Amino acid sequence: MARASSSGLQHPSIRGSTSTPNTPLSHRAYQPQSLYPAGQQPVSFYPPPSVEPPQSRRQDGLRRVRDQRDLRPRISPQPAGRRADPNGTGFLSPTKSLTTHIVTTYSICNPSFRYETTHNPRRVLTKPSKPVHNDGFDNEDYDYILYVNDWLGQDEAQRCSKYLILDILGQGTFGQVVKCQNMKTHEIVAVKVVKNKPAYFNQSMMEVQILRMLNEECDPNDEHHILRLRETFIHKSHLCLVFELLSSNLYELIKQNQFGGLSTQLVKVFTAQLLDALTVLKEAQLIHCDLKPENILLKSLQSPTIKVIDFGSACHERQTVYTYIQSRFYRSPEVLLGLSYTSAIDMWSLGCIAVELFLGLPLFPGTSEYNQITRIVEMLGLPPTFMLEKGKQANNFFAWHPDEYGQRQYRLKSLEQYSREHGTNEQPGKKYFSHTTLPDIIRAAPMQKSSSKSPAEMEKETLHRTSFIDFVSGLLNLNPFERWTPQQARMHPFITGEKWTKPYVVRHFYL
Ligand SMILES: Nc1ncnc2c1ncn2[C@@H]1O[C@H](COP(=O)(O)OP(=O)(O)OP(=O)(O)O)[C@@H](O)[C@H]1O
Repeated sequence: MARASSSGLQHPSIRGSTSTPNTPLSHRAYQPQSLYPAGQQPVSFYPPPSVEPPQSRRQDGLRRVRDQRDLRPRISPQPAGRRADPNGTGFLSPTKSLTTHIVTTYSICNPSFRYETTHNPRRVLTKPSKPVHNDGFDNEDYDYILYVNDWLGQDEAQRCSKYLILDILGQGTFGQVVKCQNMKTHEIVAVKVVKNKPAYFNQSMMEVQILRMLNEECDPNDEHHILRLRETFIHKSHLCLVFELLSSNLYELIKQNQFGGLSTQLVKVFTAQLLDALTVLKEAQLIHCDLKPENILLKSLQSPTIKVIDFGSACHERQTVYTYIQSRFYRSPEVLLGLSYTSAIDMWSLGCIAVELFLGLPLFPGTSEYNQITRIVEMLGLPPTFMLEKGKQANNFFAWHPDEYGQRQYRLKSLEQYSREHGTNEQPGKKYFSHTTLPDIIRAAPMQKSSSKSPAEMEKETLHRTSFIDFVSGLLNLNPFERWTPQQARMHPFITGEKWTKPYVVRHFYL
């Protein structure tokens, strides 16, 4: 599905449709306070300052004194056209008769009128909404047809709470995510209603297992930026996962900022939290397998706290059964080449995400697997020979000839050769950056209001960028064995905030 952006970039996966605030964050400015857009400030719970004139307050006081003296109910004569309020002592105004008391009004006009809530037109949230499967509960895509004000989880036998459906939050490969209210606790939550197909059901059960382990064993105090799973239940044969409710995702934040990129400071704040989450995952020997801006959500619009979501593709490092994993823009070289993989693939995705947050545009927006690998090679060079020799897919993309010593010399196949061999019509990828190397692209990104920055501030920003370049280079290492682990990356001066002096040399951890 196309990435709904002004850049017109294509994205390999389905995008969620969480409602997006429109007003941009200031370009490259770190303003935690400005995470909510202008005109959408959080609701104030304080009463508004009184605007009553002092005289009216005095009159009100006089009325109270009078009311205290005379406690008899005062029934004024029936005003013309008004009927008595059945719940009170007064009379109903025409407005009340035609709004809150409309049912009685209709019944008075027509004694045979009967009102049933079940006859209310229901706003449908699922598209397409035509009933096809599961006794008419599911559409043609095996998605449960959701309506506003409908219920989920009212099955007594499962002892789950009852959830009132409020709105749609997003849609993904596995199903729909809806905003609901838990009628017992009144908490507003996000419920993922999984498609009614065994493959999605089983994979989502893996998500449940992994999230339970992460929540209960690895992060019991909710300190490491991992989504919380509240409960699960089955509704009309659909597995439902109840999550804490989060806010916009980072793709929406980038978009809201008009693809202008975030400040190095805000990129650092987000990246540090992601490294925290990835450290927990690595220690548990888990791989997320689908890290991307859409799967990183702000907790609220008031602060830059984030959470990693969507563990639907996650797996244990010893059970890496799938080869077609990760969203294309964030897919690691080892996965593209068909090699075995480890949690290092998440660190590659993190490198891509950190640069995208800074630049506002994806670093490697491949339009096909061939285009993806071409973009990576053009920027970072050829992968190490052992990866090209061992990768099951390497021969699709690379050709070789023996050199004078009999060693294989690899080169990327040309667009024409690849298209001919695979029956595709590969097109040269659109170039989004005027520079080709990563350091040049990062250095050339426009600085925020550079004219108003003092020379000292400019120098500081240059140092931040140098540190950032060194940081992302450690994540975007083509060789997964040399790529930094989250434990190593979090000690980098870009994350610790130490002054940049020289390239970072990793400290070795013996886990
Ligand atoms: N806890 C949450 N709070 C608010 N919105 C959420 C939450 N979880 C998911 N969403 C929204 O729903 C969308 C889809 O969720 P999720 O990625 O978990 O589904 P999926 O079917 O696994 O998607 P994918 O196609 O990426 O695998 C997200 O992009 C997000 O916009």
